[in-house]
Amino acid sequence: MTTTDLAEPIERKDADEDAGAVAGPSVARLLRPHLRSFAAVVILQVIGALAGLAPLLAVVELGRTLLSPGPIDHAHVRTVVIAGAAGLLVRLLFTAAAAGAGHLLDNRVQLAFRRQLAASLERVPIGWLSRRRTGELAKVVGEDVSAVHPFIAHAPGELVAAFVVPPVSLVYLFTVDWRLTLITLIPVVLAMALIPLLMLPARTREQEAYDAAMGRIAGSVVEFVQGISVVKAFGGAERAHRAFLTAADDFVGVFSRWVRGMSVIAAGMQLVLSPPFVLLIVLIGGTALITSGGLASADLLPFLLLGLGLTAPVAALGHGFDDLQSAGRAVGRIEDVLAVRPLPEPAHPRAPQGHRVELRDVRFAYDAGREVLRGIDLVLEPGTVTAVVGPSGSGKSTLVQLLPRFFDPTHGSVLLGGVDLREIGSRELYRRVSFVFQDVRLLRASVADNIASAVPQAGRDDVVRVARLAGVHDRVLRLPRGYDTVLGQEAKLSGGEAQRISIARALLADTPVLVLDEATSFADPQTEQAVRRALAMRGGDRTVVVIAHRLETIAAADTVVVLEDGAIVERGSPADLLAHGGRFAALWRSHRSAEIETHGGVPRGEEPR
Ligand SMILES: Nc1ncnc2c1ncn2[C@@H]1O[C@H](COP(=O)(O)OP(=O)(O)OP(=O)(O)O)[C@@H](O)[C@H]1O
Repeated sequence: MTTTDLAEPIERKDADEDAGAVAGPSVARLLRPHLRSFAAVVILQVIGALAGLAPLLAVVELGRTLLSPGPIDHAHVRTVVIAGAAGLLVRLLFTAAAAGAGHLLDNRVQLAFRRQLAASLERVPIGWLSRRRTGELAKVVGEDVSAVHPFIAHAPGELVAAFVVPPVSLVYLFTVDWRLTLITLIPVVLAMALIPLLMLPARTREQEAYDAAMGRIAGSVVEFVQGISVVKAFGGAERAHRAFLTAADDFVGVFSRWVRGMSVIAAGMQLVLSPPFVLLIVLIGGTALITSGGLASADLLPFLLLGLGLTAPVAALGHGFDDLQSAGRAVGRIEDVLAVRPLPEPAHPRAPQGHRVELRDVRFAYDAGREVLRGIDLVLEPGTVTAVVGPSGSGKSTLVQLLPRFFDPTHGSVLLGGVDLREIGSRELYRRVSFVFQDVRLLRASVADNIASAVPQAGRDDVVRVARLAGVHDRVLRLPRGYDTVLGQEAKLSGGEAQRISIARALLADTPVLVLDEATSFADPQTEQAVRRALAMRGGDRTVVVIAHRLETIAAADTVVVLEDGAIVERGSPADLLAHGGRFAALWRSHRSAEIETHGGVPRGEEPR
């Protein structure tokens, strides 16, 4: 893997690359093993649909026999009735078998999709799985996979009915009377003529406006609900409410235009495809032909019976169209997840020598064209604590996330013990690098299992020891079942408590490299202490890097790195940087006055010496 290979945007693979080689297989590839079963379902449907014509033809034949002058041929009637009943039975059996097989197939396909998605998600860069995406992914794995259901389980039946039955019926009707056949087709032709009206630019614009208005209303609801506490606390409820009401009003306008445009056409289609309309057309045409002597009255019967069958599939297609469209969109979203490029595992992993961390000319862009890290050269020596500081959005989180290889740099390299992270196997890497970020994810498992997730063989004593160090032991004892309490099920932890659990986890993992984001959002005293203990645990030669927000942490660091707009603008010991009077000194002063304000005139960070 060369640097240029990695210098692409991380989000999507380019379309012209062989997706299967690197990313997960596409939806088409996932469907391929099921093609035989799919064909079997279609064949069962075809047989069932064709057999369904037998009872209708039997009724036609019966009508002819019974209406014809002269004595009734009872043997013939019996044969026709038996044939019709047999057809009905075959139809029932085969369509039931097709429906059952279709649903089983659908189950298997959904399972395959979900397994593949899970496998792909295991391999996507950890950084890609941001919290923003968690909701979207839940939707893809849950709802979107289920939305494929009509496509697999129902579409074959509807398509078969639409494309197989009418031609066979038509051939039969043509043999009876070609003129009345053409008349019988009038409703279908009228319905077809209306379809292009649905695709007119005005309709497309209305549909787009409808989608956009729907999006606005969803957005304003989310904004309203998410911001409700802020709105309540700081006022402005009316304003927020107004935004929501405006979106709702706006939606009503767009919806009525959309409905007006669509409903006229939809109603028109429903009318021409409705059985009364079809019967009316056939009866008018048939009566005219019979009175002119061109058609025997018994021959009207097949048109009345089969004529209705000609329009039903067209109507069914119309109903299924929406489902198929949403299945198509769902498949698109599944494709998007499957196409995310995983971070490649090395073919010949190398073992790092020591745990000196080095970033060489590192550049990084989340989206092509906008670099958030630019030319970072940085060495983190074992046995030192490096504090990364800088304004919000300067790239601090992105920088430290490169160390546990949440992403690969788009240019340059990150080395651990002299080996590029891309050449270290992921297991080996996680044995050496642990991290505590603000965005803490805990497993739906017991507290003990959460703490010991990196060291499953750890005993309860070890778990309790690190929980004490992380300042969370007492809280755990107050949980319903102590260390056996299942998080997210039997108990919910606060943000600070969750972070202390993740600190305990990192302390137990006891890796030579520790990456820490000092929380600002959960700034309770116990969490601050836990962070400090974790930092103090350098035990000789641990390599520690911390995104530092508190003066105490900054002052205690060996080296401070000041980031601005993705580049390092200052670096050195806190004392030297303060004496230098540059950016760090300004940052220090503003932090200090903020802390003096917050803590009633007592700055907590001592002047670095
Ligand atoms: N997942 C992402 N996708 C796209 N852009 C991102 C993503 N995460 C961060 N960014 C952008 O990258 C830039 C650097 O963000 P980063 O979170 O690294 O900064 P930071 O210094 O840690 O900020 P803060 O102190 O506010 O956490 C910002 O412009 C941010 O908008």
